[in-house]
Parts: sequence; C-alpha cells; structure tokens
Amino acid sequence: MNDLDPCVFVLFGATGDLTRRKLTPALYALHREGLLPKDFVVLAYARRDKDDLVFRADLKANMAEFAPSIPLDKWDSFEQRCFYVRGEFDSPEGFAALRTKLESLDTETNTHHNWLFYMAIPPEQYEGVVGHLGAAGLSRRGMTEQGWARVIVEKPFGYDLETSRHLNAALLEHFTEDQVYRIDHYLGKETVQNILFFRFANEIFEPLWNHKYVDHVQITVAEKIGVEGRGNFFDATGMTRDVLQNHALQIVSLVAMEPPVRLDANAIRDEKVKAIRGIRPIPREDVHKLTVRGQYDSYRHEEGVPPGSDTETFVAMKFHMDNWRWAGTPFYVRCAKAMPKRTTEVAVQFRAIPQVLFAKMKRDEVQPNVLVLRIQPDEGIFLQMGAKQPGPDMTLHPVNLGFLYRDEFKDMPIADAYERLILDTIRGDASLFARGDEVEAAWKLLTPVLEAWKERPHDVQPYFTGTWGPEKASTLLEPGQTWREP
Ligand SMILES: NC(=O)C1=CN([C@@H]2O[C@H](COP(=O)(O)OP(=O)(O)OC[C@H]3O[C@@H](n4cnc5c(N)ncnc54)[C@H](OP(=O)(O)O)[C@@H]3O)[C@@H](O)[C@H]2O)C=CC1
Ligand SMILES: O=C1O[C@H](COP(=O)(O)O)[C@@H](O)[C@H](O)[C@H]1O
Repeated sequence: MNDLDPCVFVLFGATGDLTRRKLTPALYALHREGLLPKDFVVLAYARRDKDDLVFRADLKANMAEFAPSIPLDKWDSFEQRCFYVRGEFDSPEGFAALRTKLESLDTETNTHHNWLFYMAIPPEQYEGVVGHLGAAGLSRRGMTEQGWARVIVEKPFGYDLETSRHLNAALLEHFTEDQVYRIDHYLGKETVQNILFFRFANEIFEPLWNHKYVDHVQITVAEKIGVEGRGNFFDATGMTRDVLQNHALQIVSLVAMEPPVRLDANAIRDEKVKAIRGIRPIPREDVHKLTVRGQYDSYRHEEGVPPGSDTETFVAMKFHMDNWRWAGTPFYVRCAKAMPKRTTEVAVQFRAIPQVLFAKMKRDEVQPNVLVLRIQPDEGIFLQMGAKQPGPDMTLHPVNLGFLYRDEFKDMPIADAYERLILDTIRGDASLFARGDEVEAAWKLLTPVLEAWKERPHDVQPYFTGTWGPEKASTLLEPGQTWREP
C-alpha cells in the first residue's frame, strides 16, 4: 500500500461507454496492482434503478467484455469498494442524497472527506452537474481544511473558442482551477510523457532542438479504423475537433515548448500554453493554403453519417511558429482515420548536410537525419543516420539507432493511460492535464480555421481507405520535403 490520500471516486456516467471500456479496467487494474489508496471507494451516481450488488455485477461484466486479459483474482476485494446511489442529474434532492451518502462513506470507510468527481457523461451535462455539486456544497471551492474536492472532466472541452470559454467559466463558478482536471488521454501515454524526459534529460539533443538544426517537424496521429459505429458523434465533430485540437496540439506543445523552470503542473503548463500561443494565427485568406481536409471513400455510407456529409476524417495543417526557437521551422500535423496503419509519431527532420564531401551524389541520396519518437504502437525512439554500405563503392545507406520499449523494459508493460491519469488525480498532480488557458489557446488558433472551412465545404478531398490521405496534403510542404510513411 502507499501513502496516497484516501478518497471517494464519485462516478457520473456509470453505464456509459467510457466507464465500460476504460474506467472499469483502469480502476480494477490499479486496485490489483496495489496502487490505490488503502481507503478508496467508488460511488456511482446514476439514474437507473440499481443497488450495489447489481452495479458490481455490471462492472464485472465490463471486465469480461473489455479487459478479459486482466485476471480477476482480486475482484472480490475490489467490488467491496464499489457502491451505487440512484439520482437524476437535474434533481437537487438527488444531490442532497449524494451528500448524505458521501458523508456516511467518509465515516464508515475513513475516506477523510476527499471527493473526486468524474464526469464520464455527455459534455452538455457538465454544467448542470457541476452546478448541482456547487449548490449541494460538494465542490467545496477554496475550502481545504475539511479534505479536498476535485473534478475530472472529459474532452471535448467545448466545440469552439466561445463554448470552451463558457465551459471554463461554468467550472470555475464552483471549483478553482487547481481543482479541475481536464483529461486528454494522450498525456497519459508513457511515450508522450517521454517527450519531456527525452528532451530535458539528454543534453545532446537540446542544443539541436531549434530552427538552426531542424528543417521541419511532422506529427502524425493515424488510425487504421474508421468511425466504427460512432458516425453520429463523429459527423458532428470531425477530425480537427476530435483529435487535432486536443491530442495533436498537446504533442506539438510538448515538442515545441521551452524547458519549464521546474517539473510541476503549473510550470509545465505555463510553457505549453506559451508554445501554443506561439503558433502563428492562420489568416482566413491562407486557410486553404495551410490546411487540407479529406474524407475516406466509404465514410458517407457509415451508420449515422448523412449522405452529403462534408465532415473531415483527415486533416493536415502547416503551422509556423512565431518564437525565437522555431522561427522558420514549420510544424506539419496530420490526423486521420482509415489510414494504412495505426501509428502516432513525431518525426523531427534535421537540416541537410552542406553536401561538400558528397558532392557527386544526388541530393536525395544523402538523406538528412530524422529523429522519430514513436508514440504508438511499438513504442520507441529511432534516429535515422547515414552509414557507409560495406563494399568497394562509396555508397551511403540509411541506418537506425534506436530502442523499443518492449525490448528495453521487458518486465514493465506499458499501463493504460487512464490508470496513470486517475492515479495523478488522487495524488493531486495536474501536470498531465490540460489547463483552461491551454484549451482556450488551442481553440483560439483553430476556431477561425473551422469558420473559414464553412465557406468552402467542398474543399474536402476524397481519399481511398488504406492510403495516406489526399494527394493535396503534399501541397502544404516546402520544396524538398515529403510526408513520411511511418
Ligand atoms: N467513450 C469513449 O471512449 C470516450 C469518451 N469521452 C468522453 O467521455 C464522456 C462520456 O462518454 P461516453 O461514455 O462515450 O458516453 P455515453 O453516452 O456512452 O454515456 C453517457 C453516460 O451518462 C449518463 N447520462 C447521460 N445523460 C444523463 C442524464 N440526463 N441523467 C443521468 N445520467 C445521464 C448515461 O446514463 P444512462 O445509461 O442512464 O443513459 C451514461 O452512463 C463524454 O464527454 C465523451 O466525450 C472521451 C474520450 C473517449
Ligand atoms: O479521443 C479520441 O481518441 C481516439 C484515439 O485514441 P487512441 O488512444 O486509440 O490513439 C479516437 O479514435 C477517437 O475518435 C477520439 O475521440
């Protein structure tokens, strides 16, 4: 056991997809590994007529469906920690009953009035639930002497700049920013966290990490799958809102940021928000030159997608950075579904050599160095170098230096991102969570682009499933640059 604060994990959305697919396995895995606080209980607040026993059976069924490989050897002790209270989201009486239940759990289970509220619910319900928590005295804004209250909010954090500001204001009416944990599950991925370690624990790369040595950076978030039955949700959202605004921009900020003054939540997030603010706004007249949208061929036949939909399943953007470190080094970001493979990577392409020694070779025979941070799958880091191919000729051959997590950390499987992030909320460490100003900075950059796209809906280019997207994406690149095939 550990010295984490005891607490109650109050779950809103106990029957939802996120709870079934992600939260149940993560909570149980943490319990099984002995990583939860000794005194820790899960309390679901939901509208369906159930009791503790039915709720526990449902959780067990989630494990069978979504995490069958995790042994249930410690299930009995886990389910003893799980409770259910019935209530509506719009009922003050329901929230009063929740308060009574919390207080009785605090006494019975020694959870010290520490409450963690998880919003695994549709975003349109956030404001109402948070308001009721405030009205019932559960948010305990600014009160610390009686234990802590924290709220975990799931993406999307708004739909554009205005709605994100509205959501932040609604949260801050009842909680302080320090109490709010906005989850972006990419930040819980081991290899995304490793971007920070790789950059700031290795002296050799930091001097090269700037416009003088880096020609450009490519960030790819590619999924092999299409919308997989989520057509309704996805068609109203699109790839830009679903992935680029959050996951991809979080990666951009970690790659582009300056070293934080210390490794704490606000110092890290101060630098990340500066990095996002450093991206040059895309003027309306340049939107069609700096962004490309695509849609995979069978998208309009997916369930829930209207026949004439112009929603993008592929998006690529070119970002110029208006800061000292990256001036003149573009960042290319592409996020897409129905790609040839599932892969997320950062490729830092260094500048070409001056060509003096190899003047007789064609330019593209001397490939510039590329550093690839592979975030998933086959997590690892590779540095592409040029080496002499054995033999009588002076032939250059690209080779890789690198490591794979699965070889290097054999007995340390990579945990699911939700495990790490839930643990951090209990620890009270918000380093891997998006702060309100970061989210707003991202929307400030993208909202004008989304607005401009509305005027040119037919710019969405078709592409074949299993290809790297529309040809037009290459028009974003500068001469001599090509999109990588990860
Ligand atoms: N699913 C995923 O993989 C991911 C989800 N998210 C985010 O997580 C959140 C939840 O998503 P997801 O689980 O997919 O959503 P679901 O629609 O599957 O689940 C919603 C949950 O909220 C409950 N709920 C909705 N309205 C009410 C209401 N008026 N009163 C009481 N309960 C209500 C539902 O209860 P009931 O069963 O009674 O209707 C259900 O438990 C969303 O914000 C989503 O964007 C983020 C990343 C990934
Ligand atoms: O948030 C989301 O992310 C997933 C991709 O996550 P990954 O961990 O599998 O890379 C994406 O499929 C989904 O549309 C989006 O909402």
